[in-house]
Amino acid sequence: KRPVPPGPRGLPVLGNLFDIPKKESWQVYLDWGKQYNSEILYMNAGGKPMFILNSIKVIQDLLVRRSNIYSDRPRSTMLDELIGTSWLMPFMNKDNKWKGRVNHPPQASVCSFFGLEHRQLFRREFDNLAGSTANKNHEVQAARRLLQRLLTSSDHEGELRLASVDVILSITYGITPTNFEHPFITTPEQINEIFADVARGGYLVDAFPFLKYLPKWFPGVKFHETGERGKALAIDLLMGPYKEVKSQVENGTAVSSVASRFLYAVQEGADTSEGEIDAMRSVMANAYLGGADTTVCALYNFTTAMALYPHVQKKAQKVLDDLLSGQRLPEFSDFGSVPYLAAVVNEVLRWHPVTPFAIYHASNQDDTYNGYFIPKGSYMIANSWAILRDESIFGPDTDKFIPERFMKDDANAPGPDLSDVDLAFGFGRRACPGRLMARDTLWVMAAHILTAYDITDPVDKDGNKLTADSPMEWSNAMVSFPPHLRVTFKRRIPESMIQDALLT
Ligand code: HEM
Repeated sequence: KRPVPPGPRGLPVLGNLFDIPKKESWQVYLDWGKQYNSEILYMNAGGKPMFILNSIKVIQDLLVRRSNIYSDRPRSTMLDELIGTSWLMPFMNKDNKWKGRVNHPPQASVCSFFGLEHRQLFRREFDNLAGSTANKNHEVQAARRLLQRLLTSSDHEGELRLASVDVILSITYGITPTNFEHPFITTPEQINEIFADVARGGYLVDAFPFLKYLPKWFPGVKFHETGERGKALAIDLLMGPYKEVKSQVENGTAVSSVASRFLYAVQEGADTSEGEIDAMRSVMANAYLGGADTTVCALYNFTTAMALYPHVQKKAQKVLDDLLSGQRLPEFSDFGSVPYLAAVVNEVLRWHPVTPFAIYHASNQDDTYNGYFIPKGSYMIANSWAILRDESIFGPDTDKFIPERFMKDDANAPGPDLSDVDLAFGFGRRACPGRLMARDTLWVMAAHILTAYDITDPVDKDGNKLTADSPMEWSNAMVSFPPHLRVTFKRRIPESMIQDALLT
C-alpha cells in the first residue's frame, strides 16, 4: 500500500502482464511517461514489481548513484536452476563473483590471477588490453577477411555475423571461423535465443517457480527440455573453443590470444590453481557470448544507416579517401585523423541502441525515491533508447542519423560539449565491460567497409525500395535487431588491394 509511481492500472493477481508492449516497447514506455507525466513508471508483472526509468536523471540517481542497491539482476528459475548460468556475468549478483575487490595488477601475470574476480579479470584481458597490439591486430585482420569474403558473397548479413564472431573468437582464442554453420558461430546464437525468450518472460516456470517440480512428461511442459538444451549449449560455449586452443598450445601451434597467452604461461609452470583456470575459462566464454550478438547487431545498424543515408556514407568515404589516397587500407593509427568516422560510430550506437533497455537491473533492498517505495527485488528497466533520443542531450532530430551532432561544427573537430554515447553500454557497476573493444571493432569494420565498398540499393525482404523515411521496425528484444534488408556492396577499390591485404 505504500506509494508507487504512476503507471497502467493492471488486473488483480496478473497485474500488468498483458500491458507489456509487444512491439517498440521503448516508445510505448516513453509515451506512457508523457501520459502519466512522470519520469519513473510502475508496473507489476504477475507479482513482480517493475520500474521503468525514462530519463537520464532517474537512471543516474538510482542505477549509478545508488549502485550499491541497484546492481543485481532479476532472478530466473530457468537460468539459475534449469540451465545453470551461475558463471555468466550478465546474470551474476552482488554476492556472486562479478564484483571484484582486488586492484588491477600492473600486468597480466598468471600468479596474480588468484583472488581476482570475474569483472576485474575481464577488464584486464579485454578492456585494458583492448589497446594492445595483439587485440587490435586481430580486429584489423578480421575486418580484412570480411572485405575478402564480400568480394564473392552477396549475403552481407551472413558475412557480418561471421565477422563479429571472427573478431571475438580470434582475440579470445585465436580461432578464425570460416563458415556460418560452424558450431562456434551457431552455439552463441542458439543460447542467446533462449536467453532472449527468458527476458521476454517466455517461460511460465519463471513466474511460478513451483512448476519446476512437474515431471518432464507432464503435458505441455517444455521448459525441462529447453533447460537441458541450454545447459548443453552453455557447456559447449564454455569448453568448445577453450579445448581447441588448449590442444593447440600443447602442440605449440596456438596463435597469440587471451587464451593462448594464459595457457602458455600455465604450461611454462606458472603457479595456477584450478580455481584460477576456471575463472579465466569463464571470463573468456563471457566475452565470447557478450560480444557476438551485440557486435553483429551494431554492424547491421551501421549498414542500414549507410544505405539509408547515402550522403553520410559519401562524406565518411571522402574523409577516408583523402587520408588513404587509394594507396592502402585503414589502420588503428588513423583513428585521430578521421574524427567524422568516430562520429559515425557514435551515431550508430545512439540512433538505434543495440540494447534499448540495457540489461534489466534489480534492487537488493527496499528503498524510497522521491517519496515512492521501491521494494527489494524490483526490476529496474532503464529506457536507454529514450535517453539516447533525448533532444535536450543530443540535439534536434534524434530520430535521424546525423553524425554531425558529434562534431563541434560541420568541419573536422569532435564536439566536446556533447554527451558521449557511453550511455548505450549500460549503467553504474554493470556497465558493459567490453565497450572499448566493441567501439574499436565497430570503428575498424566501418573504416574498412567504407574504404572498400559502396553500400547501395536498400530493399526490404519483399524487394521494396527503402529510404530514410520508410517505416521500419526494430525487434522488440533485449538485443534489438533492425528488420532484414538487402543491400548491394559495390567494390570501390582495386580487387588486388583487398586480396593482398592479409599478406601485408
Ligand atoms: C556494440 C556492442 C555492445 C553493446 C551495445 C553492449 C551493451 C551492453 C549493455 C547495455 C550491457 C548491460 C549493462 C547494464 O546492465 O547496465 C552489457 C553487458 C555486458 N557486456 Fe556488452 N555490449 C557490447 C559489446 C560487448 C562486447 C564486445 C563484449 C565482450 C568483449 C561484451 C561483454 C559484456 C558482458 C560480459 C556484460 C555483462 C556485464 C555484467 O553484467 O556485469 N559486450 N553490454
